[in-house]
Amino acid sequence: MAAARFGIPRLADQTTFEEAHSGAAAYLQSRLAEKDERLDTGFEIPIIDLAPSFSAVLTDRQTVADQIRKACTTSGFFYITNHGVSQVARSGILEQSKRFYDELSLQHREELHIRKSKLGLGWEPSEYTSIAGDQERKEGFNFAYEEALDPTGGDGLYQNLDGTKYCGNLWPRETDLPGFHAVVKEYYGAVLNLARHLFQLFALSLNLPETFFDSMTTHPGGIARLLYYPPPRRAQPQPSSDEQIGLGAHSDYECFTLLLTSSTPGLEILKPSGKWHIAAHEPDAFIVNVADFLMRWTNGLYKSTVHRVVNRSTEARYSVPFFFSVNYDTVVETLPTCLKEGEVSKWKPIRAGEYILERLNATTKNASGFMDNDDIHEKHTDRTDH
Ligand SMILES: O=C(O)CCC(=O)C(=O)O
Ligand SMILES: [Fe+2]
Repeated sequence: MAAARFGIPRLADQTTFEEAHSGAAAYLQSRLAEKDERLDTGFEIPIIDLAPSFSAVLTDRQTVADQIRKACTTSGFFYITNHGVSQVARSGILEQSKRFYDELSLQHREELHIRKSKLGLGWEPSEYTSIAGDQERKEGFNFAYEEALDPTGGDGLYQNLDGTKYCGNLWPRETDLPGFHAVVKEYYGAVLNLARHLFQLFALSLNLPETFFDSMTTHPGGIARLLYYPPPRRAQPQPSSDEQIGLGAHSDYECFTLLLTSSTPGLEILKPSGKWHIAAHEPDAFIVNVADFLMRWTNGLYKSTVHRVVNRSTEARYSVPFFFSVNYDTVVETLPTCLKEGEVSKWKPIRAGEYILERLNATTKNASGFMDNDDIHEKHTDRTDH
């Protein structure tokens, strides 16, 4: 049914396809429709100090895991401090992101255009994708896991979202943006290490063995984006309003997201009342949010909370989300420990890579995928405003 509606070929796993298209849309609508003011009372985005999680003493690590569990079962969002990713790495990536948009010519960005990628990688002009059909103001540069970016070197088994094996990343040439790649690599390695560490804390938080997810993250999916949200497009800038969406309302697709942002706020998190909570910028912290795989694994115990971005300031905003997935060949299905006696799974098993690719494809015109989407491309070839 959905395949016919979207007019694209069916994937091998139809369940995954249906869940990604119809299931995700239904989930989003149901979350947007929820309006229970009373539940806002306990809504908070706690700041969790990760320092004790690096202790050799299990009870110290468990203390942090317990705080994570509380956040995941309430707002689904939390900040982390003392996470081990250096200030140099964090400011470095934000600086390179700014350079990407300020210094890389339109012609050089065009060479990295996302329409050259089946996997949604490369430079993504603002109109190229949209979560819900809104005109979104974000612009992005997307790159994925490569063994060369993994401090462990990987296990040689990485496969792309669609099961292929080639390296899909489209990098600027060194001569076009000197130094960019080295900083990106350093940052990526640091957040990958952190994500694997956090996954052990997530395991502890679910009363699972600490290493439960380790074998699923030996060649993990990990798409990162350098996002740019321009200030309002006017001679006299004025703050953006709700109508000037940077990134439409959505839940993230993978296990969890590690988000670094510049100091300009913009992330808005949906509260149970249906009101939006504007996330404050916490210097030195990452924002972490539960995404759909963890929600599905835990049968909804961990909340994959809807969020969006509106840049309400008059300054540009930069952010770097890192979407941490399991190995793309993993099947995600409810953990037995998250099903009480007699309870059934709310969601069907899905294959990680296929599911993410379908969710990504659903953001393109007619859900037809990223490649050679020329109709949309026409709209922005004349952009010269960086
Ligand atoms: O830019 C942000 O603050 C959030 C980005 C986000 O939610 C996403 O890319 O999924
Ligand atoms: Fe998101």
